[in-house]
Amino acid sequence: MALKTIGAKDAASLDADLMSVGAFSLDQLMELAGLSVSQALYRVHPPTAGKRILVACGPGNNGGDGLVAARHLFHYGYSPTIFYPIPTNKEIYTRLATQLKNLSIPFTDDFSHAAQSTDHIIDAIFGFSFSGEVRDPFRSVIATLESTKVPVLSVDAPSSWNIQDGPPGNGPGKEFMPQSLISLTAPKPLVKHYRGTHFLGGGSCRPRWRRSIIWSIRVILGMIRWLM
Ligand SMILES: NC(=O)C1=CN([C@@H]2O[C@H](COP(=O)(O)OP(=O)(O)OC[C@H]3O[C@@H](n4cnc5c(N)ncnc54)[C@H](O)[C@@H]3O)[C@@H](O)[C@H]2O)[C@H](O)CC1
Repeated sequence: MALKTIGAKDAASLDADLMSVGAFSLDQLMELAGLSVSQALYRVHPPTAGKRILVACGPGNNGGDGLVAARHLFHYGYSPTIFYPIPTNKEIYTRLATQLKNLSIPFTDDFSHAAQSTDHIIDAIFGFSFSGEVRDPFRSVIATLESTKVPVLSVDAPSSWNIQDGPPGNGPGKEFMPQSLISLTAPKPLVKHYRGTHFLGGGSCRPRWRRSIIWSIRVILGMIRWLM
């Protein structure tokens, strides 16, 4: 079945609509996104499969989703570790990081070392605003994601993939295929190159999403925007 997708520009506009017309705050959207990520992780990797979860967080909202997910995972009984090499100096991120530190959740600076002693990795490095070639300090991180035998759940996009065209033709990420992917709001065009377990928002890509009030609001707002 062909999935309907939205590109980076429309995804950003839809989020902007949600925060203006829809009256949602960024905190709320990020909380819902991060909660969905934690639920997807639980589905593919219940705590009985190993509790050590390494959460790689980038400098944007995708990284924020990872920080939220880590907090939920901690409360489900997992032992998350955070890799967050470029902490963003905006209040929303500093609050999320403080919440994790208050739970004594460890932060690491050495991703490749941490990746050797974890049971699952969450890739919350780049989402729909990623473009161009991966820049440092993330090149070696993507190379580790590409070569690790540890299963990876990517948030919204496998980091390093072009949002429209999928895996890069060369450089870090060209062989990266995470075991699971959770699309937020709607799948991005890159999903046509994805082979693995695919979730959508608060559930997997099954008709269950039709029951989601949040999804309905997003679709209606998106349709209004496209019609105008
Ligand atoms: N509606 C929802 O469900 C929500 C989803 N959210 C998530 O937000 C991201 C999009 O967030 P945004 O801040 O726009 O961008 P990113 O996190 O994708 O990344 C921006 C960040 O990355 C840097 N960057 C871009 N390209 C490169 C590169 N080639 N090399 C290195 N660094 C790069 C850029 O400079 C920025 O710092 C979406 O995908 C969802 O995951 C929100 O939580 C809201 C609700």
